[in-house]
Amino acid sequence: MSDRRAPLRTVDEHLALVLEATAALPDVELPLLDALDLSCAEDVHAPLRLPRFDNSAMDGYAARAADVAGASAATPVTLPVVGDIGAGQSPTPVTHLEPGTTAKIMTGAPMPAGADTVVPYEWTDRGVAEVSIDRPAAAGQHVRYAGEDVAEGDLLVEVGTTLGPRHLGLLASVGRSVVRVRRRPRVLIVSTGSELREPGVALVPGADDDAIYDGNSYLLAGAALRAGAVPLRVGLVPDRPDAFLAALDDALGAPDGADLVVTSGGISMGDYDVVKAALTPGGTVWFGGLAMQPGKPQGFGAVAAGGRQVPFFALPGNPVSSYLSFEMFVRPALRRMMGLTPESRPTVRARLTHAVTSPAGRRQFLRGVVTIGSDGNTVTEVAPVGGSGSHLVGDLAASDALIVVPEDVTAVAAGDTVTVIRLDQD
Ligand SMILES: Nc1nc2c(c(=O)[nH]1)N[C@H]1C(S)=C(S)[C@@H](COP(=O)(O)OP(=O)(O)OC[C@H]3O[C@@H](n4cnc5c(N)ncnc54)[C@H](O)[C@@H]3O)O[C@H]1N2
Ligand code: MOO
Repeated sequence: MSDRRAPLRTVDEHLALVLEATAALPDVELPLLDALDLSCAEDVHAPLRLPRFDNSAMDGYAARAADVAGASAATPVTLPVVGDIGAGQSPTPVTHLEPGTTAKIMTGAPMPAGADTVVPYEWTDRGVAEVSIDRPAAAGQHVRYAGEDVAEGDLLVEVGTTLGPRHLGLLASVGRSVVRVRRRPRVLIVSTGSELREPGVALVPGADDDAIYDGNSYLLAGAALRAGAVPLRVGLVPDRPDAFLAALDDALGAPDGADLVVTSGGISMGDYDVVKAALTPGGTVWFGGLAMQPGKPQGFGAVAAGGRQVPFFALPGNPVSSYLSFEMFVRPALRRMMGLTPESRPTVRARLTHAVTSPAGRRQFLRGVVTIGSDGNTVTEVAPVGGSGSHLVGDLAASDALIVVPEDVTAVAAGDTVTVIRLDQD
């Protein structure tokens, strides 16, 4: 039993303890597309230069600048066309250009030695055997030089870079098909409560009169996916410690078992608080209260799984409490496991539209909806949605932000400026 007189742990203290107990997962090699949004775990150096060879930036004629220096509309220069160079024609049909000649060349095709400029089609009569050029072309014009973008050995992507589409494009451009990254954590999600039923299953009059659908595991699994993790939903677990421990053993014993466990429900002061009852004897999970509303009851620690210690989050059952606890503690932990910075949600200051109150000594997270200014970007106002009740899932879904009321504030007036955490944005 937790001591009800024990002082509440602050949100910041709890987060610090959670992050201290969480480490980056080992790195793995993945195909490029599977590495999108993951943290790179190697310094990637260019195995080749880009462009690989001098090539043309235009469809036209490879020429020597000196040969066309005197060209004008009134006195065009006419030169023989000795060949036709397309991209990807190996072996290249013209590798050397004699003075006084030209070769047709397409965008991306290799420049023949001796040529130092490209005359675009638009400056010519597009001749086939010989071409008439009506303007001078400077040396280097429309030539893309080998290595001007990336030199061999250049550092392309540094350890810790979050790989986006542009990084994947660069890695592929130097011939890489795989890259070492911090992999996505597998998150076991367990909903506890004998009252719970699977969505999609009809409620039976009589037997299910006090039943409710399991919203939490979808809420938490969705949040885990959004955080970049792989959620593994375990079926509903009734309020029996033996059933809970058996379900946990089963899931954690599986090959490719979880890297982190999240349960919801069963941790408060009730007579059937299954998670607390099952794990308190082991002593590896702390149960207590946080100076936070919603989300006061919490459990955090580790459980053994196949010789490993897996971080364990016992979140409160009320849906809003569960979600907020995920946002505040589980998401940062998952990000750390993925080698990302734990904090990611943009926090802004905005004008509160309506007065709110908050319990003394607790950091309150109210749900809100932001108004975006005429620049399409700046948050100007935030309006509270619904009340502070942690069962209000309708209001939770309607919100797009959290309004933070600090521990030492019990009332905020309409028009005051508050801190706002924007949800669904990284
Ligand atoms: N005497 C006290 N009672 C309670 C306290 C307290 O300090 N003293 N704290 C309250 C607070 S705050 C919260 S939060 C809850 C947390 O309780 P539990 O974590 O033990 O959660 P449960 O009792 O199992 O469930 C609470 C509530 O949430 C519903 N629930 C649970 N799981 C789901 C789910 N998967 N999907 C949808 N809804 C779920 C459940 O039916 C209950 O209504 O304790 C307060 N009580
Ligand atoms: O803290 Mo409970 O999480 O307020 O509903």
